[in-house]
Amino acid sequence: MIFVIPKGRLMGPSLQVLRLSGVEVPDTAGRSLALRSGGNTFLISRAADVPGYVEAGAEIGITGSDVVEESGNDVLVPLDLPFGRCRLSIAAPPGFRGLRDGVRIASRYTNIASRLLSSRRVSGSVLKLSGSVELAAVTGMADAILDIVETGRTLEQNGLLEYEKVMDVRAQVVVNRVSWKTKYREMRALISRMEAACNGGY
Ligand SMILES: Nc1ncnc2c1ncn2[C@@H]1O[C@H](COP(=O)(O)OP(=O)(O)OP(=O)(O)O)[C@@H](O)[C@H]1O
Ligand SMILES: O=P(O)(O)OC[C@H]1O[C@H](OP(=O)(O)OP(=O)(O)O)[C@H](O)[C@@H]1O
Repeated sequence: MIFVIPKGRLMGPSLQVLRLSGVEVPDTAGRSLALRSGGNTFLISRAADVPGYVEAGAEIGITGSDVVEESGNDVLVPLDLPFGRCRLSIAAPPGFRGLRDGVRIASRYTNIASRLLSSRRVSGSVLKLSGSVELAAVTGMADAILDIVETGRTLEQNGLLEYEKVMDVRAQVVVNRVSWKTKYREMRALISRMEAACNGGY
């Protein structure tokens, strides 16, 4: 099977849940990005790229539900996982007057932000950033941001307020549509073991 493992904060818990499901996971300490272990291949990718690799032919991956929603890739999501929990929220300085015509939103999640504006029938602009998104609201480059909030500490330390939660976020298993059909028994069994590993107090 070809697995796609996210780098960054989801990597540790992703490898752990696979290990607890009986998958022999590789040693990821080096710089290699494609590893073999226990007869499987493990691709080490940025979390944001996992759905793309899975749609393109990798068979199973783990990433955040925010990434799945933003990417729009055609993948199946057979299982939610009990880690990577946070939320995607609109935040802004005090005095923000809400999502109204002309609003400027900065985000890594431009597709979700644009859909949010459309669903509210608001015309506004969406500025694409790649990190430290709070800075755009702090400097006034944007009126608000759409970004991940976990503890709320980053917002607090930058004088921003959380105005509205747009979605709850958690890690998810994503699966290639074709593999789900052609390797259904093997994949279904693995998903069941992952589910059991999570329910076993993971
Ligand atoms: N506090 C948090 N901040 C950011 N992401 C979080 C947080 N808590 C959980 N997550 C989840 O972890 C996923 C990956 O986050 P991570 O920071 O590892 O990657 P990233 O922000 O895409 O970084 P990079 O740009 O270096 O790849 C997020 O998409 C989200 O689903
Ligand atoms: O509510 P908190 O617990 O403070 O967490 C939220 C912050 O963490 C993430 O940033 P990250 O550390 O990934 O840095 P980045 O923005 O540069 O990606 C996210 O983009 C927020 O900035």
